[in-house]
Amino acid sequence: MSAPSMPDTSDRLIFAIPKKGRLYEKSLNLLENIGVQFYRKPRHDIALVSNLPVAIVFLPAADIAKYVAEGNVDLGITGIDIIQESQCEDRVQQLLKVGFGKCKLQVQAPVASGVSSSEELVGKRIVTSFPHLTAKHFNELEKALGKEAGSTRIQFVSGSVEAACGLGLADGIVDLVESGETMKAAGLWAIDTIIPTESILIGNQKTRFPELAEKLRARVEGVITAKKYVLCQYNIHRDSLPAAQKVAPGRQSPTVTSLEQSGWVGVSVMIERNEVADKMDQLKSLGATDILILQISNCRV
Ligand SMILES: Nc1ncnc2c1ncn2[C@@H]1O[C@H](COP(=O)(O)OP(=O)(O)OP(=O)(O)O)[C@@H](O)[C@H]1O
Ligand SMILES: O=P(O)(O)OC[C@H]1O[C@H](OP(=O)(O)OP(=O)(O)O)[C@H](O)[C@@H]1O
Ligand SMILES: [Mg+2]
Repeated sequence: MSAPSMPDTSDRLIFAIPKKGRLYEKSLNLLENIGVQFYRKPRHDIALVSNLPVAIVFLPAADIAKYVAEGNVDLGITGIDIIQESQCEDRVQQLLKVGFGKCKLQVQAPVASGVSSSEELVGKRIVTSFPHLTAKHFNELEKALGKEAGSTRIQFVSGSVEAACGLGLADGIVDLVESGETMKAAGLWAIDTIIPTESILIGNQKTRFPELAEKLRARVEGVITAKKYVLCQYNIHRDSLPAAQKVAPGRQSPTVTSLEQSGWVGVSVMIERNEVADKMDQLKSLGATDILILQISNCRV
């Protein structure tokens, strides 16, 4: 019986997505929406895409920036926090925010300690999964406060960071906060924000497949834009068109077609989903009629 071998990825663009955690399902969903089809065998961390020369690799989110910066991984989805923690900002192409993974990297302290600023933790013990960003933050404070403040001791743990104060390992932590529920449940409060973060599509500057990488980037952009915008159609008297265009200028410009009824035009324009109600009110007050909102399931922009 021959030994199982790694699939041959030599002629394929390699696209890394988080193998677990908060970004896993959302990344899979994004791949499905950009028409990337694959079957992942149980326990396998590489899957060959059936309809494109692409291989999907499943990696810990925290390692993806490194693989894209230094390895032969061509595209990846990870957090801005990871890119900065891995010090890869200048070594990966930051292509596109993908619309999920929004949270903040914050300094937290036990509510009961009364500590309410990062400065009060200088010279104390901090536990984190982000030792580089944490050291940078506290080094700056140490410089500002002078030698007598002492040097801050930073220890790495790989998860459940919020437990560190309660278990006597830390005086404060640096961890991600989204809803704040985890922090609250551990008796902590946020006393400082180091960075806001969200998930991003990153690219390898030395990719062997620049055209395919651009095609996939454009597909991702299309899916994100489709989620962000709706298509608004309305009829309006030509005299009111300039005012209506100011209200809804569109991504590039509206598409205007003549109507049978003299002096009237039909307008088709993309507007941001979260502005729909307001824009409809304004168009109506300018005399627009038959204002319709249509969902965009996908697009190329
Ligand atoms: N609560 C959250 N809300 C939004 N985005 C988050 C949250 N926690 C983490 N992230 C984002 O997801 C990235 C990966 O973190 P995540 O915790 O999902 O991975 P993991 O630690 O490998 O998985 P797990 O925690 O399940 O072991 C983070 O670097 C950050 O960008
Ligand atoms: O503000 P919230 O909405 O509660 O989210 C924040 C929590 O999410 C992440 O933890 P995760 O679920 O990844 O577990 P982990 O700590 O084991 O990584 C993060 O490390 C925080 O603990
Ligand atoms: Mg986690």
